Amino acid sequence: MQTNQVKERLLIDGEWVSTKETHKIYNKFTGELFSEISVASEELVDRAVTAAVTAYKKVAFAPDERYRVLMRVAQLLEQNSEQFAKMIAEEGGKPITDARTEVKRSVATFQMAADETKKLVGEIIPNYNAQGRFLYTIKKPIGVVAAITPFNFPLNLVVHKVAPSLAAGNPVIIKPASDTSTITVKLCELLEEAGVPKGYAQCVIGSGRTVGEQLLNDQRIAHYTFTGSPGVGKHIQKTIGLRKATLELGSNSATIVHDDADVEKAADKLAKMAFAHAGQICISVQRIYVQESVLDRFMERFLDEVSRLKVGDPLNPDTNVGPMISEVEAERVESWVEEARQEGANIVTGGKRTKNLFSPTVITNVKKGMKVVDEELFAPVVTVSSYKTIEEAIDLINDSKYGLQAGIYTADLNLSYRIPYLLEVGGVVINDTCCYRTDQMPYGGVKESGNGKEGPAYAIQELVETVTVVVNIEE
Ligand SMILES: NC(=O)c1ccc[n+]([C@@H]2O[C@H](COP(=O)([O-])OP(=O)(O)OC[C@H]3O[C@@H](n4cnc5c(N)ncnc54)[C@H](O)[C@@H]3O)[C@@H](O)[C@H]2O)c1
Ligand SMILES: O=C[C@H](O)CS(=O)(=O)O
Repeated sequence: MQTNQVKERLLIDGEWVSTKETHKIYNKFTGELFSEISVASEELVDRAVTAAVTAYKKVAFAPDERYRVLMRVAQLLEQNSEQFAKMIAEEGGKPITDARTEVKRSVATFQMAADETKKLVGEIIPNYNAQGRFLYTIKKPIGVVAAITPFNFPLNLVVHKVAPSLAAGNPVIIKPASDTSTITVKLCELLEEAGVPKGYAQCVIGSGRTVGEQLLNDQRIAHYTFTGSPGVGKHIQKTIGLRKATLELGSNSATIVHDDADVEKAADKLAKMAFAHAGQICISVQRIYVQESVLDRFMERFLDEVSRLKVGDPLNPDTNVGPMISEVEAERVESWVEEARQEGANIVTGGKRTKNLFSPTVITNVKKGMKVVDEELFAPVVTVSSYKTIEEAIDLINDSKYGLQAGIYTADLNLSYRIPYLLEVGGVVINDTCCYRTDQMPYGGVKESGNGKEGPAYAIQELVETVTVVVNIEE
């Protein structure tokens, strides 16, 4: 598989298409040209949707065939895992060790979706109060799906949409983030090689303003599965009217360190997860709340661990923190940190920028109203605050427009069972950080963090229509 410096094409209606307009993608660490991608014209996007509609109506893709194809993609991906990991590191800037994990997870996501093809069953409805009728449901593919994806997990978050869509029997049109789209093109090559029927998997690359908007306004598309920023998520929901969307959006996720916890263990793990992929993870640890009595102990260990993080070349296996996606994003974070400093925050370590590399930054003495607390940072920056009572910590977490995941370190079993009911989030992690996800779990947020759940078994339920059948069995 060739990656660098090749003019990449788009998979549309079973054909590989080159266009005059291209998008240049650069290596996020070296700044060198990585690839040049064809950009979909209005006519090509239209052709992709037409092909998907035709495939949905006319091309059989039975569940057993879907199973075989999805398992074959998983196998091909595994065989090409190192090339994909390298692409994620170069095109996406993710440290190679984490990039390898992403590929491994993507293989598993395909396998899990394949398994779901065997479970697509409806149910028999009790005929209580409906004598003379036999009632049951069937699960029908919902129709054409548009998968719109972000830059930060350029493989696995595409797979989390493509695999369940295909498992459900839906044609899927992928519109990835342009700056990490070579990976989608390469994935489409594997989908084709594995035997996905013509029109069932296509990619259209281009900006959200053009290609994205065209997809949103095309009434032939039945479902939008989107991962990205809350602003775009809200816009999608507004634009598509009564059609359905699954929206996985942003967050300012928090983790509590309670005084009965293994404080050192918590500090070590939090130092790793607050800065993983330069903080560009939707459930990245952005706010840490430590109980007052253990704050000094926590800070000593935490800062020591942070000082050991290696920042730099994603291809170096020792690197913990790579570059941010762009200099513009790094500048945004720099200005937010400076703004916090001017408003009284204490920059304990970090706060330095070299082009798109931002040093791991720890901020204390923060308060509500500061962007570093209220908004999604999406950068290697974390705030640490103390609390007196657990009720206070819960209020601090809930006092947010977001609600994706939260974590708590505690030895209190009672509190562990109680707290998931009290936190306004889609997932609670006990004795680990908020930045935990395994691909089979239902995953998704509340409030401005979105709606709907991903994880193949859950995503597939959003991608099928439950049709009720009523049979009159009266004599
Ligand atoms: N909750 C989750 O599971 C999850 C996972 C990863 C990332 N995210 C979020 O994604 C964001 C970072 O990723 P990003 O910067 O790539 O997000 P983004 O919202 O800028 O872009 C995401 C995708 O939306 C497209 N898009 C932009 N404008 C559009 C429009 N008007 N119509 C249709 N499509 C449009 C983009 O081209 C891209 O493909 C963060 O907010 C992060 O929290 C959430
Ligand atoms: O960025 C958010 C993604 O969901 C990352 S992960 O899949 O949770 O690791």
